[in-house]
Amino acid sequence: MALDATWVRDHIRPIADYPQPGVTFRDITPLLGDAAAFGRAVDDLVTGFHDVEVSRVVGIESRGFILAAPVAYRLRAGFVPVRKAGKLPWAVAREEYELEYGSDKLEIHRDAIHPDEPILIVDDVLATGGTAEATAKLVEALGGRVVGIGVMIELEALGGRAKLANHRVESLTRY
Ligand SMILES: O=P(O)(O)OC[C@H]1O[C@H](OP(=O)(O)OP(=O)(O)O)[C@H](O)[C@@H]1O
Ligand SMILES: Nc1ncnc2[nH]cnc12
Repeated sequence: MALDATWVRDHIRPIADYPQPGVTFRDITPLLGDAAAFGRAVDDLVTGFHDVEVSRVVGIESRGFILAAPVAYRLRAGFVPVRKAGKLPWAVAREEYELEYGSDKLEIHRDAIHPDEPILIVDDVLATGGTAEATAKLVEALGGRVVGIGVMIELEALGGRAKLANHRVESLTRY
């Protein structure tokens, strides 16, 4: 965990009590709408994994897609969507997981990853780690090797990193 892109905070809007009381939502839309900041965030995520070979980048629906696709393009890697249950049309593997504000199910196409492929998982926020952990399990269920998990924002108090202790996690900034 070597990245220290604290500049990201200037573009994140904290929203109290959203989507439920007690949660401070970290709104990334100001960053996404700023051409320089969006590009720099993608570049910094790529830099965080400059030393690993990546065959495909897995993005997590929906905010994860926004970052994972340009990271995949920059790495000249493939892009694989992990989606909420019921959205993928082909045969899927499925994982259920807990969120900071609820629970959900994630799915991946069974033929999206080949055995032993090096896979980078990208999302916008790491909170409890449930989403990233479920995604890593899906990748591994298909035989892929998770070489890293890259996020823009890590909410340290929610302990996601501990849940992902067997994985390399890089975050651009931490709250
Ligand atoms: O570490 P965790 O506690 O699992 O939380 C992090 C996840 O929560 C958010 O997704 P959300 O499920 O709200 O979906 P969205 O991207 O469609 O808004 C965020 O984009 C991460 O994927
Ligand atoms: N507090 C939060 N802000 C933005 N996205 C989140 N995903 C999970 N928790 C979140």
